[in-house]
Amino acid sequence: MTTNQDVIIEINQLSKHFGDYQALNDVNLTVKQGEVLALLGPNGAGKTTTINCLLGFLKPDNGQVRIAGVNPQQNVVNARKNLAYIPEQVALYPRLSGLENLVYFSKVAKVEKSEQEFKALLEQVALPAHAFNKPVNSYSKGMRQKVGIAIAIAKQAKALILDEPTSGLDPSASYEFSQLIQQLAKQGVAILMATHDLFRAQEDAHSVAILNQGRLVDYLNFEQIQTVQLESVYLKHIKAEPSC
Ligand SMILES: Nc1ncnc2c1ncn2[C@@H]1O[C@H](COP(=O)(O)OP(=O)(O)OP(=O)(O)O)[C@@H](O)[C@H]1O
Repeated sequence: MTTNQDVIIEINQLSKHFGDYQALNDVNLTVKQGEVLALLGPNGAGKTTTINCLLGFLKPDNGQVRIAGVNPQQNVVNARKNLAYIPEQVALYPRLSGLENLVYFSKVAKVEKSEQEFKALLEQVALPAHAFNKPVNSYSKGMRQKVGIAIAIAKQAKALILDEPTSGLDPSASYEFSQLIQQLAKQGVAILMATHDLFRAQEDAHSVAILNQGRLVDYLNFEQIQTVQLESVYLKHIKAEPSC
């Protein structure tokens, strides 16, 4: 049975405009514990604007968002405690190693662990052991993402938000990433993933939301995702309308 307590990411009647442009228009979405939601939409659809509202970087014009019950407009520190964010380019200190970045960002989140425990986290996300002590400026995108995911696990984040996580990943790195996402979802993390990767969305997501020109134009639950070809559904909504 699903209860309100299962809902970790809440987006209620969210609207946001920039000048004359309505970037988000009355968007409603939820992501529950253990659910992976793929947020699809063409360039300019409003995916990053949605994420920026969830992170507390943007103030909605109307509506509200909550992370584990906390509205970032009211308490951004508490909202972010429950949240991990992995942007398209994971923001790590380039000259520090993967291990040092993990230790640093965990300390920022007030997480204390032994070096062995931090290394075990890097093993859990399948970062090659030879890379643990190398500077992250020598890492591939997939390796940086693994450090980002290790930070999310260390923080025990209830919500994970990803922006374009698989763009630029080769198929095996993309597959490895997908395994990690499934692992986190099984541990109960609510995951919102903005993506153009229809293949990964069809494979990995438990629900799919399609935004176009700031509006939610379709929502598919798990059963629906299994029975449709996502590309056809997406193109049905998007093809006729030029993207921004
Ligand atoms: N700070 C801003 N000032 C003005 N316009 C903005 C700002 N941020 C976003 N926009 C506009 O809002 C619209 C939605 O942008 P957004 O970045 O949310 O789209 P997106 O779905 O993430 O696109 P993409 O797939 O290209 O990342 C776009 O038309 C964009 O130009």
